[in-house]
Amino acid sequence: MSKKNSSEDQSKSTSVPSEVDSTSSTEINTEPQTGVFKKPVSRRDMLRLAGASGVGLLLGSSGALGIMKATGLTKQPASDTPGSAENVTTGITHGGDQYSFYDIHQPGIVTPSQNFMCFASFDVTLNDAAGLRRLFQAWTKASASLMAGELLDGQNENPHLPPADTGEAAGLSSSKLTITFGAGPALFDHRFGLSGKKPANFAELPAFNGDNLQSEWCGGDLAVQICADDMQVAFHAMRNLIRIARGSAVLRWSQEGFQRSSAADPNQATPRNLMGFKDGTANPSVKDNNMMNEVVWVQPQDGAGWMTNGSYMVVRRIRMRIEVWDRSSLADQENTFGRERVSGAPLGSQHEFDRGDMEAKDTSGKPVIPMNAHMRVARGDGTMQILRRPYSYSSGMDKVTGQLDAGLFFISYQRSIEKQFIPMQQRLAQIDALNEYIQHIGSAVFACFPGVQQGGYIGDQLV
Ligand SMILES: C=CC1=C(C)c2cc3[nH]c(cc4nc(cc5[nH]c(cc1n2)c(C)c5CCC(=O)O)C(CCC(=O)O)=C4C)c(C)c3C=C
Ligand SMILES: [Fe+2]
Repeated sequence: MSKKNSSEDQSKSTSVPSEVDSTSSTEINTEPQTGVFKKPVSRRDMLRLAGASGVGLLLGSSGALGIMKATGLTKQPASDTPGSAENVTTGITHGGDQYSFYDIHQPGIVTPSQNFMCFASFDVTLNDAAGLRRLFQAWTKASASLMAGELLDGQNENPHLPPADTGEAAGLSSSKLTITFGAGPALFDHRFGLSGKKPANFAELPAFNGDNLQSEWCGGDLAVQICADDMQVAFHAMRNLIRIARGSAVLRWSQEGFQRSSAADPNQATPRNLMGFKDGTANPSVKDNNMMNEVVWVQPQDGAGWMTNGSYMVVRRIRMRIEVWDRSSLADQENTFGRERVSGAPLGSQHEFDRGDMEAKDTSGKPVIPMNAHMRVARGDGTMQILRRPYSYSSGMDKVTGQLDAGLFFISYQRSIEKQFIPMQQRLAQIDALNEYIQHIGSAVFACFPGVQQGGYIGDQLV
C-alpha cells in the first residue's frame, strides 16, 4: 500500500494543525461547528476545550511533548515519531514489550493474544465525512502514541484545567498494547456518502438457531479492540480513545476480557476457557503468511479495494451456563468438545495438536468423537477456517438469576464472513452439543481497515 500523494489526499492527511501560537487568536475550521467553534478562539480557549472535549489531540504535539519529557510525564523515553519506521517490519520491539501501530496490517489480529482485552463499540454522532476523517486522524495519532508507551500530548500545567492525558498509565510500559479499529455495516448508510464503498454482502449476521441477542450487546458504527498484557494499560487506551471521540462518537457498548496471564504460565501453553478446556488449539498458524493470506487478510481480488490487507471481524458475546456445566460429568464435558479436558487431545488421540481421527469407532461401533461434538461440527469438511481470538469475560452477577454473567467474548477474523463464519455458525447452531451450555447474547461485525502507513490514518483508503 503506497502513501497518498495527490493534492486531494494530502489535504486529507495533513489537516492536523502543528502548533497553536500562544498569543494569537485562531479561527479553527473544525466540524461539527458548535457555537464555540464558530468564533475565533484563543490558545487559552483551546486548552480549556482540549481538556473538556478531547480536542486536545488536534493541537500540536512538540511543545506539549517537550513539557512532558522535561517533567518525566511520558511513560518511557518518547520518540518524536511514535511507532517509528524501523519498527514496522520487526513488529515487536523494546525487549519484546512494544508493537508498532504502523504496518501493512493492523496490529492485534495475527498478534499473539495478550492477557487482557477492552472492546468498545461506538455510534457516530456526526453526519459528515470530514468530521469522520478528523476522528480517524485523531484516533490514529493517539493510538501510535499509546502503543509507543507515551502519554497523550496536549498536556498542560494549568492547575485549573483538566490534564490532557488521564494519567493512570504513567510509569507503565507498553505491555504489548495493540489497538485495532473496524467499521460496522451501519457506517455505510447515507450519513458519510460511503454507501458505494460498502463491501458486497457486508451486513449484520443473520439470525441463527438459538440466538438470544440483546440489543445492548449488538452492532455499532465503529469498534476498537484493545489488547495488552496489563489491564490498566488497556483500560487507559480505551478511556482516552472514548474521550477523544467525544462530540464525534458515543460509546454503544463495551466489554472487558481476560485469559491466563503470561506470568501465570510462562510456557504460554494454549489458554483454557471458563469451561476448563484448552481453546485455540486448532487455530491456523499466525506464523504461516500464506495461510494468513488465505484465511484472514482480504486480497485484491476480494472486491472493496480499500479493504485489501484488512480483515473482517466477527464478535459474539456468548454467555456460559456455568452452573449447569459444573454439574455435568467429565465424560459429558469431553464428549461435548470431542477433546480430552486435561491434555486437550482429540478423543482417541494422544497429543493436543493431533488432528483427530473422525472415522474412529469404539467397541460398540459409536464414533469416538461424537457426531455433535463441537470440534467436529466446527471443522465441518475442513475446507473453511477462521482465526479465533477470543477472551473470557466475567461481568459480575446476573441480578435476575443470582448467577454469574460470564462466558466467552468470541472474536474471529476472516477474509469473508459469508463464506467462512456464517456456514460454520449455521452448523454449530443446529447440532453443536455445546449449545446446551451456552447462549449467544451479543453480535457485531466490523470491517477492520488495512494497516496504516506513517503519515496516513486509519480508514484513509475509505474516507
Ligand atoms: C462459529 C465459530 C465458533 C464459535 C461461535 C465457537 C464458540 C465456542 N468455542 C468454544 C470452545 C472451543 N472451540 C474449539 C474449537 C473450535 N471452535 C471453532 C469455532 C467456533 N467456536 C473452530 C473452527 C474450532 C476448531 C475446529 C477444528 O478444526 O478442530 C475447541 C477445541 C480446541 C480448539 O481447537 O480450540 C474448544 C475448547 C466455546 C467455549 C465457545 C463458545 C462459548
Ligand atoms: Fe469453538
